[in-house]
Amino acid sequence: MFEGLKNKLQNIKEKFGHSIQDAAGEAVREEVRPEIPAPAPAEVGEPVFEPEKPAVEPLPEPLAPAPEPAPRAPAPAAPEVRPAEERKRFGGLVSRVKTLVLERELVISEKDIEEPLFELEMVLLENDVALEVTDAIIGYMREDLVGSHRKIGTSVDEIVMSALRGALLKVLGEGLDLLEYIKAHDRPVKILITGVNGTGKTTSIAKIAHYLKANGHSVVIGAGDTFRAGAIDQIAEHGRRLDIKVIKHQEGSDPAAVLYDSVEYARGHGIDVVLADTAGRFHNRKNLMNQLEKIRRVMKPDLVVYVDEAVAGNDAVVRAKDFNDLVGTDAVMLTKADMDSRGGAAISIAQTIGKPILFLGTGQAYSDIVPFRPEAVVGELLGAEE
Ligand SMILES: Nc1nc2c(ncn2[C@@H]2O[C@H](COP(=O)(O)OP(=O)(O)OP(=O)(O)O)[C@@H](O)[C@H]2O)c(=O)[nH]1
Repeated sequence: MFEGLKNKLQNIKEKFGHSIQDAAGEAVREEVRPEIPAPAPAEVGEPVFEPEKPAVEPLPEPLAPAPEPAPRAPAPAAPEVRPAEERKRFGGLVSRVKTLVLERELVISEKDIEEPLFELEMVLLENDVALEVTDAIIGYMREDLVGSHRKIGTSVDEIVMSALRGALLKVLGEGLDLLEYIKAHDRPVKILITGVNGTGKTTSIAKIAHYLKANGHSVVIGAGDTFRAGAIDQIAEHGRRLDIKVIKHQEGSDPAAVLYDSVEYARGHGIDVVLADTAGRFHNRKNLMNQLEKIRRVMKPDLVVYVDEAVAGNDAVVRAKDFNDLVGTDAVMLTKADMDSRGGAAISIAQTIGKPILFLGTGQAYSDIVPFRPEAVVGELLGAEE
């Protein structure tokens, strides 16, 4: 996931390091010291980016074949490989053979990092990071690096890593933990799922249902996409496979009525969460808006989640912004992150629309869903070890 951008950021890190080293001149010395902790596993049972595939858990036949993965950007020069014994010596800590450490106080000037800043800007734009988000990241980098006093003994890598990490975290925001959200709200928690047809909305509803069930919550799904032929059967099949109740009416019926019934069912049966599917009819904005307005009035959702695909890059960002301006949204789920080598949409959405990313879809199995944790994403992008 995001391999192209990851590789580019590795190069950029080195370039910033060289520029700072040049600025410091003779005033850096090499030092051997244990440095960066090995990547900590995410919460128990909750893989960060490469979830285990379940042994048998195929999805129903997809209606449309998933698009081919985007071609990967050429890999940069291979990073230095460190022998495994060396890691062992530091008991789980990764050591640097040499760390460049400042020997006198250093103040980095704008000119010192002009070049890598420009390269970073280009890399972000090439990888579909939105212009305003790119500007923000460059601004944060400049703010952090230029002018402040760097103490004796500070490692050059730490200066660079901390600036990049800080800048990325600022644009990614805080994220939204759905399990915490559910804990803090009255049951049933009603989640309305919207999105463009074909981006993986139906599959994502099934994945969220599976995720909630695996975390001890009862779920009912409302088959509110009564517009697209086959949508009700598709979601009903997911429900059957996951052993989750699906409330459905006839094709063409009023989605607000189906979703009202879904909420009533949840109330009557003590169900924790209602996941409400809706038709993704972006081609007819007025209709979409009217329909969603009515659904909102009738079922009063706690969360409106907009689903789009990470592989759409900047288009996904524009659509999410459009949708948010038009009907309002509380969070975003980005599907097909497993096929996205650029990561631009994932980096840009939170800052652009001011709403957090809730989940990333990372494959076609039910368990291919990852709660979006900004720290983990930044760790992945910057590499947990040098
Ligand atoms: N690789 C990958 N494929 C996904 C992911 N999420 C969904 N898909 C695939 O994307 C295709 C479309 O998914 P659907 O769930 O049918 O999409 P939809 O938005 O409901 O589309 P409509 O049913 O046409 O409204 C299917 O082949 C899914 O298996 C993901 O995270 N990664």
